[in-house]
Amino acid sequence: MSTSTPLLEGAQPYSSMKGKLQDRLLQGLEGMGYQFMTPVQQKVLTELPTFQSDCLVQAKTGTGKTIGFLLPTLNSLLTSSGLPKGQVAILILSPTRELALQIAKECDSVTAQLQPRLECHTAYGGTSKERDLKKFLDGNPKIVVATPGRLNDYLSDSYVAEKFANIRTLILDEADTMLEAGFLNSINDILRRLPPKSAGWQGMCFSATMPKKIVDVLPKVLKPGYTTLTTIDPNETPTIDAVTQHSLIIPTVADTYTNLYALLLQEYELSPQNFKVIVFGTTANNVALMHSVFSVLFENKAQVFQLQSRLSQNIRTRTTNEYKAAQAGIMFASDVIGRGMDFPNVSLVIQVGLPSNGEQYVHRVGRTARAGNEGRAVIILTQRESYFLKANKQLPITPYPYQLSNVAVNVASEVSTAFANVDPTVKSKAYQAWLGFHKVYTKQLQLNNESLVELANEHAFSMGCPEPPMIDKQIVGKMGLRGTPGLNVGHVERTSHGRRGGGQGGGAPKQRDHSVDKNGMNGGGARRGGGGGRGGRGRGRGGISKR
Ligand SMILES: Nc1ncnc2c1ncn2[C@@H]1O[C@H](COP(=O)(O)OP(=O)(O)OP(=O)(O)O)[C@@H](O)[C@H]1O
Repeated sequence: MSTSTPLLEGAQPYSSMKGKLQDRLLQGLEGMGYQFMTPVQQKVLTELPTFQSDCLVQAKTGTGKTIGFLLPTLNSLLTSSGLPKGQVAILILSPTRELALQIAKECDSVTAQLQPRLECHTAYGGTSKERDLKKFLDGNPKIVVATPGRLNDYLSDSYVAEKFANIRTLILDEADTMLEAGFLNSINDILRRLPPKSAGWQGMCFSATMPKKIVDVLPKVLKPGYTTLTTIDPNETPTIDAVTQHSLIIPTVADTYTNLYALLLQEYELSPQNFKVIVFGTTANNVALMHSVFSVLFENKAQVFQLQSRLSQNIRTRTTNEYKAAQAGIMFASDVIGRGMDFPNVSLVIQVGLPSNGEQYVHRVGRTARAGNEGRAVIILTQRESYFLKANKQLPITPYPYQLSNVAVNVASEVSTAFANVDPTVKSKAYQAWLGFHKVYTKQLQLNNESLVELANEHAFSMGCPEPPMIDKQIVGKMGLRGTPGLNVGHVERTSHGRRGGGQGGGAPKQRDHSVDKNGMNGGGARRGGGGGRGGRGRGRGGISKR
């Protein structure tokens, strides 16, 4: 972060915290190049009654909340005594695996100068539980950063749960999403398995967004009289001021990919050197589709990445690291990286289709303009979807300033040639996921089943499908679309892997993922209509889409 950025203007140096923060932590910060406190760090370090106080902290995206919760808790741990060997002191919960890993790395950097080192462990799905657990049980973990699903797996074993018997601090990062429907059951299970709140552990809740509805559930984690700190004025826009935000309204879903290509070309030409873009899609399968087609379209211009929940954790971790290090490139992503992730120098965030709610829009936009930098954001919505702008008037979104419709027409044949190279199975899965996702929004989109299927089929034709891809009868039933004209219903064979085979019909009929990262599933943020239970599988309304 440059010291001349507005974020650090008039900031207090960390050297002024000498005596209040342990020298070794200050040295760790120096090693990271952090000379000054960001506003949220300054508030937490100077306005909390004590470093052990329960608190609710709100500050905009990319303003350094991670260090804001790490410093007081680490300092308390270092200055207190009596924690038996092998006992966890600080438990940090994160909604996604990628964010858990990022927090753990930040923790390792701040504690890098400590002798002996403080062990920070991670616990999240998609990795070998046996290996992680062995390391955990053999080691002396003082800090654990976990996603709720895997942590519950750990805590369900009473021997493992014993390691948490002396917990000193529980931190919910992205607290608003952690306390809403998709995660709440999991959090409740965790709280049942930890020492009771009356045992005296500190609760800390951090996020850039704090919808009023979470206030009712905060007492689960925060004790009455907790301190509220915010760096955001109530009349201020919830997004970072340094992001220019635009909307690009397109006639209908069939225009999506030509307009997205036109937009990416336009932005690429404006600034080819700094072209580091994240494109958010609505579902994992939609992201896989965009990744396939734009890998062809940008073959000679930019590196193209993808991150979504259907990829293996190994690939997800590798891609995360590659994109963090990349100077430029286009990342197609689902909400697995919608919150908290810090990819340096992202110049532009594009959202294709509806975000799950206004908060998720804010968090996605927050992947750019971090640490005092500038950025741009564009949301592409169809006419029907543009109700989102009216419903979120507080967001400073203005129409995209360049006329793209002619370019979109001109690139249409290039886009259809690229689609001809895309595996029909990828298209079929994207089609099915599109239906599952939009089924949840039919009321807002003023659609009935028939017009929903009509639009889905327009989408299929825009992908170059000769006919609507086949959907298994059972899935159609689960989506509540039985008997709807226009669907290509059939019986789709399962392969030995449990995946569906059979040409256009391919695609595993997985259920909507209700955010809970459990046993290898990874959600990634809020869903409208939440409603899912623990683990989320099999209770979804739309039946099939997964981020
Ligand atoms: N005091 C500091 N000086 C310089 N850079 C900093 C400082 N504190 C944090 N940063 C950098 O700022 C960036 C954003 O920090 P962080 O990821 O903690 O933001 P955040 O507020 O948690 O964002 P989000 O709401 O998206 O989770 C990171 O790159 C981090 O390294």
